[in-house]
Amino acid sequence: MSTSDLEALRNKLDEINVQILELISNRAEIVEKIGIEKQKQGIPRFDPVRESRMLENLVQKNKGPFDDATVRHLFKQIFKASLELLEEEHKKHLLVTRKRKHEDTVIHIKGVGIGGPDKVLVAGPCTVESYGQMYEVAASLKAQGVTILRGGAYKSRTSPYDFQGLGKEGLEILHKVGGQFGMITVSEIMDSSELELAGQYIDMVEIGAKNMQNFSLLKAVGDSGIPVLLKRGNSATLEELLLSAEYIVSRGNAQVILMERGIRTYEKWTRNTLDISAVPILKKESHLPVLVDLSHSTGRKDIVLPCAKAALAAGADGLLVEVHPDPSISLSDGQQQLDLKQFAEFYRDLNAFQPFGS
Ligand SMILES: O=C(O)C(=O)C[C@]1(C(=O)O)C=C[C@@H](O)C=C1
Repeated sequence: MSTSDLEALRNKLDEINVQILELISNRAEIVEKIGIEKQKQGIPRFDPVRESRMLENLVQKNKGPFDDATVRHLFKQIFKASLELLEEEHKKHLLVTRKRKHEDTVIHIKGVGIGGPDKVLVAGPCTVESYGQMYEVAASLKAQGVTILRGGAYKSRTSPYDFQGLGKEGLEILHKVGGQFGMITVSEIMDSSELELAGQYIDMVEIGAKNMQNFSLLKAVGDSGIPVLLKRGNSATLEELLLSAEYIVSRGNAQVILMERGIRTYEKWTRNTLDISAVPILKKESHLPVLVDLSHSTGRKDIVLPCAKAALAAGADGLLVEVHPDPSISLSDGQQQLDLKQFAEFYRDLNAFQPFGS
């Protein structure tokens, strides 16, 4: 074969490549139309039965030279690419995504911007135990410039025999102490029946990891309009976290803060595994603020500072750390809460690394 013959064949191939490209692009446009229709009708995007029928049809028509397995493989790749296209299209429509809203969402509560240029710190005990305990923590935190006070009134404990929280009394204490020190207050709720009361006493509700997919709670919080700290479930993917946030935002409440709090892995030397990669991924995929819970992810005090630095370096808008006046007598999670002195050292060192807004 002469060089010019080879050249001619290659030219033909180039033309066919362009034709194939045009054909698969036309196909993709039709798939997108199908996707819109499926979305309207609530039909799942992935349809293995349809894919299998199309493959059977193609194999029957296959005259070679490719064998049937190769034909299946080639077309399966086209179906896969089409499905990815549908998923990308679907993601573009989610309210929580950057594709839908490019600018960062900043949540303003009592003059503090969460998700803006200043980093925020949420601190306080695991559980509200008494007025005296909350007063002591809040006085110390406020003196150091911390603006957001946490404390659990309703506790989601793994065992029903563990302390379940003070309930309404806990919310009242948070409200009183928050008011005395001009701090923003946040506490977890586990059921939509607690929402109304929480709305009367605190500034922001937390949806804990165990409730990330409590869809009736997500809907109720979405309807309420109250700012919400939404924690990632310990076995939840980032996509699932964003879809849970979408439940809230789609009901008109755009004041959602995402929180990475560690995921369950085989590692035993930490309570959970802090998924640092979640931070830049969530910041890239979503416009919502992203915070990192240092205490529940690590479950220990000695690595809180390096993990805090890592979270900030990864782009987190803020951090959460548990602080108790005397963790040794705490009614819950004593081993992971910092005492006031440990917190002061932590916060001093952290501010040297990255100044916090106050
Ligand atoms: O026919 C459909 O329902 C489509 O969504 C199109 C299509 C395809 O690419 O052919 C895409 C994804 C499905 O898994 C099955 C088929």
